[in-house]
Amino acid sequence: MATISLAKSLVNPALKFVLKQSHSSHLRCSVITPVSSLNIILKRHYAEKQVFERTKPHCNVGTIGHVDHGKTTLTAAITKVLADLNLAQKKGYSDIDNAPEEKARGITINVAHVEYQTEQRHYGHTDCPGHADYIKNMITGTAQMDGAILVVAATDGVMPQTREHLILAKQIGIQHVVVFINKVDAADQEMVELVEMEIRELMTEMGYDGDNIPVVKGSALCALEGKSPEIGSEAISKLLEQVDSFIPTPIRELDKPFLMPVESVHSIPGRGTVVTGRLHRGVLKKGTECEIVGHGKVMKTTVTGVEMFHKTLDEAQAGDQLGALVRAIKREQIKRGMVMAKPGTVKAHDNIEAAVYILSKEEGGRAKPFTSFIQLQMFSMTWDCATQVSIPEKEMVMPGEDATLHLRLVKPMVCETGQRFTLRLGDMTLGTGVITKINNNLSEEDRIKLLEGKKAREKSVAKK
Ligand SMILES: Nc1nc2c(ncn2[C@@H]2O[C@H](COP(=O)(O)OP(=O)(O)OP(=O)(O)O)[C@@H](O)[C@H]2O)c(=O)[nH]1
Ligand SMILES: [Mg+2]
Repeated sequence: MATISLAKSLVNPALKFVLKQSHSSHLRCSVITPVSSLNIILKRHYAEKQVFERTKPHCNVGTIGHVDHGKTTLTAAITKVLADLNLAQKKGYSDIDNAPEEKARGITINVAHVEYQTEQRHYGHTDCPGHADYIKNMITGTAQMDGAILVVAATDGVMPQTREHLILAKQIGIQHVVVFINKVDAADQEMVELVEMEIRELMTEMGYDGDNIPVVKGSALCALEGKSPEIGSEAISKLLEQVDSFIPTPIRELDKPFLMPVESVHSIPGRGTVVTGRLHRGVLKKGTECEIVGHGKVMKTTVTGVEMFHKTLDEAQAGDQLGALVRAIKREQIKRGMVMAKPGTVKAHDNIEAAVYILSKEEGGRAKPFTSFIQLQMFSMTWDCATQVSIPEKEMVMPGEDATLHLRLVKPMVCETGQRFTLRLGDMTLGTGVITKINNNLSEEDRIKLLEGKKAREKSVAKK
């Protein structure tokens, strides 16, 4: 409907152009007109109508980088440059920097979500007001980024938080980073070149392709204030071109091999065993071979039926809550917490590393720090498992801090890098994290030690 009315409102005989509605509901211009005239009319149209039709692929990006290097100014500048092309609503600096608080799993994060479009794609853009919010946001995945824009001020070069954000980006699996060297209005050419070299070196050190990563130089402030277009608006356009081409559109979850964490298992007389859960990714068809993994077991079976709301269907898609009828497996053999997946695509692990944010007391965490050897319960997908924690880099972790943790699970459970989880102690959530590395599974000897330690600790807790 919106497209038809848009087409009608754009038919302007005086300008001799017509917009036709194509079959795919995209708009096509059949007679080319001066871009400026088209812009004026589109501008009028967008000003009148708030209806938005999603016709472009979506991608989530965000600005990262050291404090004061210009992340928020750049975010505002991007919306300004695109607003001039009717591809965004202009956001002022203060609209972005006064981001409302978001409560993700009891963690308060100040994060601004800004929306804009290029000719190619529709974007969700994340900007946080401060360093602590960036760290929390990246770890908890409040706005998971498909790619990031690293902002580095030419006046300062690489600074501690440039490094820290980049390390975390790499750990949590952000594979594509585009660099914007900002504040070139306030630095000389030589300095800008040195900063570029420094960044490329740092990116290589972090495991990115530092030599080929796009680096765009400009001034967000000039773009925002409409000054010096060559380092202002034109640099922003260049940056957006790089973002469009260098950060790939994320693979839709439907294209990935299917995975369903098991929520419950039922035995239906006359039919067999039904496994229920929400299809996490991929497509599940009747007749598909699958593997059920977890709690120390791997079982192969075939899905002989898929049901949703008690109706059968041929194919369930990621996001669907479903029941899957499985062949020749008894109810007792399957447990909540196992994962049903395409054979060979998932494995159970018990020795992992993770980036974790430890909640402060105000966020619902505990007041005390913790040290290595604490035993916590790890919750991920539908499983939970006792895990022993060690802290490789520090003596202890304080509430409100982030840390790299080494986690040893008392039994192997399905884990993948990038998978998110929470850590709990009793009924208190202590922290939340993302798996960054999978190590070789524990040896039998190590596992026995781990279990003995667990028993000893449980005894001493019982005595107290
Ligand atoms: N000269 C110059 N100053 C700039 C430029 N971009 C931003 N600034 C200034 O740098 C300061 C910090 O900019 P912000 O955009 O707030 O930086 P930020 O990275 O969002 O800072 P935090 O959110 O606190 O980490 C402000 O005073 C900006 O006006 C630029 O291109 N040139
Ligand atoms: Mg900011």
